[in-house]
Amino acid sequence: MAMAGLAVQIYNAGGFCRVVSTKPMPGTQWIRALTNVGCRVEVCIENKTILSVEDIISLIGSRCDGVIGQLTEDWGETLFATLKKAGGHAYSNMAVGYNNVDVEAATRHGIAVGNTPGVLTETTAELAAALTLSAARRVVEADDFMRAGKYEGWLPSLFVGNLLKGQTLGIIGAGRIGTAYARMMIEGFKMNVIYYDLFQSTRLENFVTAYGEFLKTQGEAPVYWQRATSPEEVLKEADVISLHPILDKTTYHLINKERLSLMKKDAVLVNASRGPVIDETALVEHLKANPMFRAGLDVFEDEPFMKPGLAELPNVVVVPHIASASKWTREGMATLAALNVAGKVKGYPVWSNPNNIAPFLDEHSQPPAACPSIVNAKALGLTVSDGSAQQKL
Ligand SMILES: NC(=O)c1ccc[n+]([C@@H]2O[C@H](COP(=O)([O-])OP(=O)(O)OC[C@H]3O[C@@H](n4cnc5c(N)ncnc54)[C@H](O)[C@@H]3O)[C@@H](O)[C@H]2O)c1
Ligand SMILES: O=C(O)[C@H](O)CO
Repeated sequence: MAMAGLAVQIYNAGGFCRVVSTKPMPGTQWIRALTNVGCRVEVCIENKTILSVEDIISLIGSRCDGVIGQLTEDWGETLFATLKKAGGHAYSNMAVGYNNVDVEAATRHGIAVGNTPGVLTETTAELAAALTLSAARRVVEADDFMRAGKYEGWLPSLFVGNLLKGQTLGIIGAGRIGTAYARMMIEGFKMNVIYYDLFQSTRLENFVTAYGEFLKTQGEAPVYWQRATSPEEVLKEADVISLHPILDKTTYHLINKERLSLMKKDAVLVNASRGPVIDETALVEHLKANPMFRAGLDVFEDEPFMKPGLAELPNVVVVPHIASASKWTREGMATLAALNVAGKVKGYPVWSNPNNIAPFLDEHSQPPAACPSIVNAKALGLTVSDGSAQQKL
């Protein structure tokens, strides 16, 4: 059906309030989360990858209670003013990162901003691990070589890469994903870790200490952790560096020409956070000048584009922002985003622990009567639930 110029699919047409999703999202649990509380759901099915602000204004129309949007959209003053005027009070990104959202503008208009933490932690960490291995062991280069029919037989020096075992892992941004990735690499490859974050990660430190003790009981060399006081310390010491901070003013171009020059010549740099955390032009130059330096990138500074020269370089592995792309995670992200909006529409409190969103994802029981994660809850003075799963939708 065509509404306001853009094609939409409608669920529960007679619902008491109207919620728009700017994209079709995986699974059906998210649609039930909204229709179960009486929402009419309109899903934009227009065949256009990224909707413009004008497109979204037309989707919001003259009456709209809440919107679920995507990280590719520019959620700023214009859209929040439009949503407010249409009677809206809830927006959720279908993503944990919300650097595409002007949260201050939303707060000024009294609109709650939701995100989807937790459900993508392991999936994203696994892709960062895949990029690390691909870059360190030159998997994509070797695959290209095979397919091109260039393989003439085993050679002692064919595609020699880096061994991870016993090397030092560097983490910048040791939050949910950074810690999950570190645990995979430490347990899998017995790497030592040095990390930099604004906050101490006792979870990571305790894990490494306990795992080191376990290794000792097995007669193996223990692993160690170190908390760095600057990103520079991590860059100088680590053999593999993976970036997992949020994108904000403090992390924009955190990896620049000067900091790249501090890294080991044969280091591996992985980014599954946000593209602008790296000055990508500087990275292209660095990769050109240091053929043994390798990178694995899921995100890019000017998505969907790559900086000139990047695509031609053999010492970089590039994938199109797929770190959270597992079926379970994408369906879970959609469900959390829908429950953020459904909960706000119903006037529910905000879940007390966005690091424990599991109760919202069980398809076989009713989710708690709460919004799973609202980033401006405090600024809006929203009530926080006591965390008991007794209250049900
Ligand atoms: N590529 C993908 O598909 C994908 C998937 C999920 C998340 N992400 C990105 O990963 C980010 C992290 O997600 P998360 O769930 O781990 O979030 P999180 O909030 O748990 O972790 C972010 C960490 O970054 C730290 N940090 C903030 N500013 C910093 C700075 N200047 N220097 C060092 N550390 C700093 C924070 O203290 C926090 O520990 C998201 O914001 C998102 O942008 C990308
Ligand atoms: O921030 C996020 O959630 C991701 O980039 C989506 O995969």
